[in-house]
Amino acid sequence: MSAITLLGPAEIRALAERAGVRPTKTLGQNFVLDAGTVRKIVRQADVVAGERVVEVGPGLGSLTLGLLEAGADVVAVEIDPVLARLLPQTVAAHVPGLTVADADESRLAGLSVVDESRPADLADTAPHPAPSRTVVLRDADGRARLTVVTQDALTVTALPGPPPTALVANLPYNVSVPVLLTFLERFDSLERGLVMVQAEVADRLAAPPGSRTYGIPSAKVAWYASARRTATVGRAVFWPAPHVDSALVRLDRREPPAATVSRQDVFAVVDAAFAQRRKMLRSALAGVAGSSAAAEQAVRAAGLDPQVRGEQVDVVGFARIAEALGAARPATPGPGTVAP
Ligand SMILES: C[S@@+](CC[C@H](N)C(=O)[O-])C[C@H]1O[C@@H](n2cnc3c(N)ncnc32)[C@H](O)[C@@H]1O
Repeated sequence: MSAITLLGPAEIRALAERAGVRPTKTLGQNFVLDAGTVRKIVRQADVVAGERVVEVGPGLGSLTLGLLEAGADVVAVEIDPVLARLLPQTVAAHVPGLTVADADESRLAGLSVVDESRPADLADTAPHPAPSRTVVLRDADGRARLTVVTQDALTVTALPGPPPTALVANLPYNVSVPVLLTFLERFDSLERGLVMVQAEVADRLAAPPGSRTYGIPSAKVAWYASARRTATVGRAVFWPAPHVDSALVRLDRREPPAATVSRQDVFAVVDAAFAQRRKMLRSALAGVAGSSAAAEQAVRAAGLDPQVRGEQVDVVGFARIAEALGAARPATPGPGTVAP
């Protein structure tokens, strides 16, 4: 395979200028200028040749090219229609032997082409859930090396082609945690992830119970995966430079900690426990349990002290509490039965 050249600072700026891209804060558009950072992300993701990787927010294509260089087949989900339209051209210019093969909506039933013009006021508006458009780049053997889906990642419920095994992304900062949780929930083929997020968010994702930064994202991500902060990335490698540093987080999928309780019930307990962070669980969970006496009973049944606070409980503890609450709840009367 001939060498792929990664994007450097001058080329990124030139690309953006030619396409009339003015990075917007609303969409967390901070593009990576440094090929060394791109290669570090790909390396830490343990991407292997031939693997299907999903990237959320490919932007101008820095990381996409790094993933292709490692031999991955990439499905990239980008909300900004101008960036999504530019990406196949950029990739075709850097990866020898690839051609823009098809804009194949037919493979994705129910999806339609979006208007490709960039709304003038995009910078000032929150993104709308837009219908999706898909473009595929194939190599000489017909293998889909890059699939670009133009859509808000939060609304993606299915991806074209084989299921991806890794999520590798420089996530848009304003929606990084919801995107991460959504993808872990919807795509159980994802065995691992390597995401770049704001340093402070990385701390929260990887925080153990009892630490200052442990909170809702830590407990919820732990339902799906172990999370480890692996590196700090200084703001100087981005254009435009953000106000804070970033960090890389490695995620490794694991079995959910409880099989007899739903993820939704556990997350409801997590949300309630942290809604009033300083409260003891017996008071914080009174709402979900029905009363503080019922909350106290469930926390005890889970083997925990009702005086502990949410910040001291791991996801296994939250799952046990949800189980105890479920066991204590009267079964919903079915059709034809008469409630006493
Ligand atoms: C931090 S930039 C990363 C760009 C590129 N991957 C890089 O590293 O240079 C985030 C990207 O996510 C895109 N984005 C923002 N919100 C999105 C969403 N809800 N769904 C999909 N893409 C989104 C932005 O347009 C932007 O391209």
